[in-house]
Amino acid sequence: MTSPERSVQTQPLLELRGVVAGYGGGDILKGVNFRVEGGGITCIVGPNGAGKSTLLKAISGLVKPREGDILFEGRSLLNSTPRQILQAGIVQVPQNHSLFKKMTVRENVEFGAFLLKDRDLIRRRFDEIAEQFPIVIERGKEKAGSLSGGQQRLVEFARCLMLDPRIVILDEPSMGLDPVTLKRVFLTVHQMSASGRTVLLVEQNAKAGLRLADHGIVLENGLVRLTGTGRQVLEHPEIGALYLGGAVVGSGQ
Ligand SMILES: Nc1ncnc2c1ncn2[C@@H]1O[C@H](COP(=O)(O)OP(=O)(O)OP(=O)(O)O)[C@@H](O)[C@H]1O
Repeated sequence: MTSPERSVQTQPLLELRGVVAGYGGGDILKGVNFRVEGGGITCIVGPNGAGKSTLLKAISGLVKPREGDILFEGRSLLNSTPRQILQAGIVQVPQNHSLFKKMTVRENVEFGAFLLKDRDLIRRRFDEIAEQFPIVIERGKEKAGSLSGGQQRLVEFARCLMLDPRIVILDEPSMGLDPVTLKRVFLTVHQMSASGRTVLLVEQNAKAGLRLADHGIVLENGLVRLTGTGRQVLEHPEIGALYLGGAVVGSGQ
C-alpha cells in the first residue's frame, strides 16, 4: 500500500497534484494527488458524492481546477481546452449513455473520429476497431437506440478508440448492466488494456471494479484516502467495511 505522497522515479502518464476544483458552490475536490503509470487499469472507488465524476471532468478539461495541476506526460493540461485534451490522447466515455440514438451504429463509431480529417486513416481505424468489436459490423446499419444497454456500452468503447487514445477514461461503465452483461463489458475493458491502452475508470460497483483493476484509488470527501494494487484496496479491512459491504478477503467470487 502506498501513501499518495510517495515519490516514484519514473514519469507517470498522468499525475494530479493538489487538485482543488468544484462548481462555484464550494470545492468538491480538496487537494487530490495521484499518479497513473502507463499501461494497466486504474479504478477509482468511493462513496456517492465523493467527487469521482468531478475528478474525471477535471482531467478532461470540463471542470477547471482552482488550485493544483494536472500533468499528462509531464506537461500541464491546465491551459488546454477539452478539444486539445482529446487531441493529446485522453478520451472519456461518460456515465450516461452517450450514443446518438437515431444515428446508425456505424455512424456513431465514425463520429468518434470527428477531430480527424484523413479519410483513409479514419477507414483504417474503423476496420481495426471493427475487428475488436464485431458488433460494429453486425449491427452497423441499425439505429444505436435499438441496442441493449450493454451493446451500447461496447459501441461507446469502439467510438472512443477512433482517436487512438493513450488513456481511456470510463465513468461507471457497469451502470445499469445485469451481471452477465457486466462480465462481457469488463472483459472488453480488460482487452483494451491488454492491447496497450491505459484505462482509468470510476466504478460504483467497487468489488467488480477493483477485481478488474491493477491499481485502486479510494476517493473520499474530495481527497484520496488510499491507493494500492486493486487487490490491496479490495482486501483493506476498512475499505471492505465501508464500501464493499463487509470484508472480502478470501472471496472467490
Ligand atoms: N454540474 C454540477 N453543478 C453543481 N454541483 C455538482 C455538479 N455535478 C456534481 N455536483 C456536486 O458535486 C458533488 C460530487 O459529485 P460527483 O458526481 O463528482 O460525485 P461522485 O463521487 O461521482 O458521486 P456519484 O457516485 O453519486 O456519481 C455532489 O455533491 C454533486 O451534487
